[in-house]
Amino acid sequence: MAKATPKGAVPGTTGRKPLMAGNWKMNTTHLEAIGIVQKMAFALKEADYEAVEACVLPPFTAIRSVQTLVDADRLQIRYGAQDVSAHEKGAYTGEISALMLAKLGCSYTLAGHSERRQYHHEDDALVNAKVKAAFKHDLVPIMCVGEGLEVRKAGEHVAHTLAQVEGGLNKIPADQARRIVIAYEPVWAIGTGEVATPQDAQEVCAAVRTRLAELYDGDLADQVRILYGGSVKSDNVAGIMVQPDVDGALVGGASLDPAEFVKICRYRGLLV
Ligand SMILES: O=C[C@H](O)COP(=O)(O)O
Repeated sequence: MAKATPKGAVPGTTGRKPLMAGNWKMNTTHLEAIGIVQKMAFALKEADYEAVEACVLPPFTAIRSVQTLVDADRLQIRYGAQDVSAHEKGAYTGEISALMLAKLGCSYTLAGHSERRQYHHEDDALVNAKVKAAFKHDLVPIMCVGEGLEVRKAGEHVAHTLAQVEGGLNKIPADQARRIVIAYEPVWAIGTGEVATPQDAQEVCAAVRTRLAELYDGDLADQVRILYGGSVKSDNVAGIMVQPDVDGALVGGASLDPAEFVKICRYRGLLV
């Protein structure tokens, strides 16, 4: 059975291409979004795209503009949404379906970000339905999991996070589950400047991978990318990325600064 990636594995040699996903949250007009993507595109070179997958997750209102720019300039920057409806279509005012996102050329969608769980009361069952809706239309869900401060202080962060992983993957078949991205974000480290240590990130990401190996046969657990998120910046990303079970970052605030986000994508140059 697959286990957490052994210590000492060289980053980038696990076969899992690192993913740097910039979650812009409720920031940027569509015009500002174009400006950020243009600056990123100007800075990112072929070698960067070979080393990492760079992805932006703008607000819904900016996705069409990003699509137009990416298509016109044949950019290798990927893009996606910050949320997706669990419903297929119909009388669900304000919701955006997976089909609508797929038709806009989205590659990814977040599901179950902690801010959705906290402010919109999304539970694991709803997150699971969103994951299923995303897969139905060939979007890759980036399923967010992670504990709040109280749970961390009680020492229950691993159990809490694994329960979210299991709930979100309920009845997801292996051929889909092997494509999912899981983002571990300790809620107490989001937007606070409080970063989990690289060891904290590795502990939970390794536990997630081990649980995937228990849930699914074969090499699935070795293939799933597990990201860390929470106050990631260019000055801490390298220490996080060197951890064997961390395959990328879900970046909030720092992704709004294109120069900073490009530096994060180039974390290999920051390794000491
Ligand atoms: O989705 C991103 C996370 O919520 C992290 O946000 P942050 O980098 O601003 O802490």
